[in-house]
This record gives sequence, C-alpha cells and structure tokens, in this order.
Amino acid sequence: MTLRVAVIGAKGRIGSEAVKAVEAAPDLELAAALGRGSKLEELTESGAQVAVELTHPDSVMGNLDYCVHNGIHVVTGTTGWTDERLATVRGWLADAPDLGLLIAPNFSIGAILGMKFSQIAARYFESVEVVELHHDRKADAPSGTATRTAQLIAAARAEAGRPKQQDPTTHSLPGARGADVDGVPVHAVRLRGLLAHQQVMFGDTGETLTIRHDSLHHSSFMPGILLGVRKVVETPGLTFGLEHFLDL
Ligand SMILES: NC(=O)C1=CN([C@@H]2O[C@H](COP(=O)(O)OP(=O)(O)OC[C@H]3O[C@@H](n4cnc5c(N)ncnc54)[C@H](OP(=O)(O)O)[C@@H]3O)[C@@H](O)[C@H]2O)C=CC1
Ligand SMILES: O=C(O)C1=N[C@H](C(=O)O)C[C@H](O)C1
Repeated sequence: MTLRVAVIGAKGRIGSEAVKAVEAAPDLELAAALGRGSKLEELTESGAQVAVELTHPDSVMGNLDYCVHNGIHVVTGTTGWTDERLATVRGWLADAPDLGLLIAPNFSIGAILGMKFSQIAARYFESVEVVELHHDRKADAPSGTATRTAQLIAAARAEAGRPKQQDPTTHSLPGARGADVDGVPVHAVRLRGLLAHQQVMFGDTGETLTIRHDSLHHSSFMPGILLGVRKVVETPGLTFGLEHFLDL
C-alpha cells in the first residue's frame, strides 16, 4: 500500500526538492503539490494522507490548522516556532487523537547529530556560543535549528548544575553579542552563496571545541523528510524533532 503524500510549498527551495523525493520513493505517491494561491481543499480532494509542509512562518499555522482538522498527518520543517504556537497545535491535536504531527527544526542527519554532540559537550565546557550561517533569502533569525540547539545546550548545562554564562560586556553596539536563547548567545549570518550551516563553539581553560555542520544542497534534507512521512502516520500526537524517529 502506497502512502498518498501532498507537498505544501511545492515551488520553494526545499519544497521542490521534496516533490522530487516523494515521486522517486516507491512506497509513496504524490497526491498534490500546492503552491501559494492553491486551495487547501486540494488536500482533501486528492485523498492526501500526509502533508509535507514547507512554506513560511506566516503560513504554517493556517496550513496545519486545515490538515489537523481534516484528518491529514503532517510533517513540517517550517520555522518560527514559539511556545504559544506549540500550545495552539497541541490544543488542535487533543481533538484528533489518532493524528501525527512532526515538527522538525532540521531534517538532515548531520545537523541532528551536531545537536546531539552539542548536548553532550555542553556539560563539560564553561563557555558556549552558536553561530548559524544561511543563504540571503531566509526569513527568520536565529534559525530554527540554532534556536533548538541553544535550548538543548541550556537544558544540558542546567541538568549538569552549570550556572548560566556570565557576559562581561559593558560596552557594545545593539546585536553585537547575538540573540540570547536561554542564556546561550546565538549569532546569525546571512550570505549569498551559503545554504545552511551551523557551528557550536565551546571553550574552557586552554582549549576549544567546535562542532560544525554544513548542508551543501537541499538533498541533505530528503532522507529525513521521507523518514518523517513514514513514521508520522504511526505516531499520534506532536513529535518535536526528527531525532525521536531515529535510534540515537
Ligand atoms: N527543517 C528543515 O530541515 C528545513 C526547513 N526549512 C524551512 O522551510 C521553510 C521554507 O524554506 P525555503 O524552501 O527555503 O523557502 P522558499 O521561500 O524557497 O519556499 C517557500 C515556498 O512556500 C510558498 N508558500 C508560502 N506560503 C504558502 C502557502 N500558504 N501555501 C502554499 N505555499 C506557500 C512560497 O511561495 P512564494 O514564493 O510565493 O512566497 C514558496 O514557494 C522555511 O521556514 C525554512 O526555514 C528549509 C530547509 C530545511
Ligand atoms: O531556511 C533554511 O534554509 C533552513 N531552515 C531551517 C532552520 O531554520 O533551521 C533548517 C536549515 O537550517 C535550513
């Protein structure tokens, strides 16, 4: 039995790659490919069982609202998640107990491993800063991956009994020390020619450790998207992070 999959944001950088990946997968069937201006009713009319949502922080909530309330499982990589947004989708899912929703800040295995390694290192180093580097068309900063990485690092530090980092800066220009994500400075670079890159820099007496990941092509996200599609139909509720579908 093939799974019928729709892609929302099908003309975008990652969405267009996802369309090709779904079409090439023997166990999946492309039910619909929605772009801006498409009607969400196409999802139900096409019999889509899973929607892969890859659009924009301004669009994702409307798309998820429609899918959850029409019995369509969702895999989304769209960014811009806040606690308030997560609480809203949890509320929708409470009325749809059989439905699965995966929100994946990053679909690439290397990026997920980078986050995992950073969680481990976080226990052992006094200082940590995150630098994320992306293409020049990105809407959100810091990236979803960097935000999640910083949150995981902060939680690991707290669990290990490490106090929040002290910043000695007394004189600075606004933004010079990056965004503060749970006490971890996160710096965002936007540069034509880049795709998606992140380095997590740890420091302690006389040594540093840098954990760097580079996505060089959108194909890096496809195995994760396909895994998400296959797993989400058998995993009711909200799953935040593809690592939960991996044996890490
Ligand atoms: N989790 C992960 O691993 C990854 C996540 N992303 C995230 O995915 C999202 C998309 O990124 P990217 O492909 O680079 O962005 P693009 O702008 O290239 O693509 C987004 C596409 O979605 C379309 N779109 C916007 N709103 C809607 C809507 N309501 N219905 C249908 N289509 C819509 C856009 O149309 P238009 O151009 O007309 O606005 C555009 O074609 C971002 O949030 C990005 O951060 C990206 C890569 C990896
Ligand atoms: O916009 C992108 O390109 C990406 N967005 C995601 C993020 O914000 O973390 C994932 C990856 O970094 C590519």
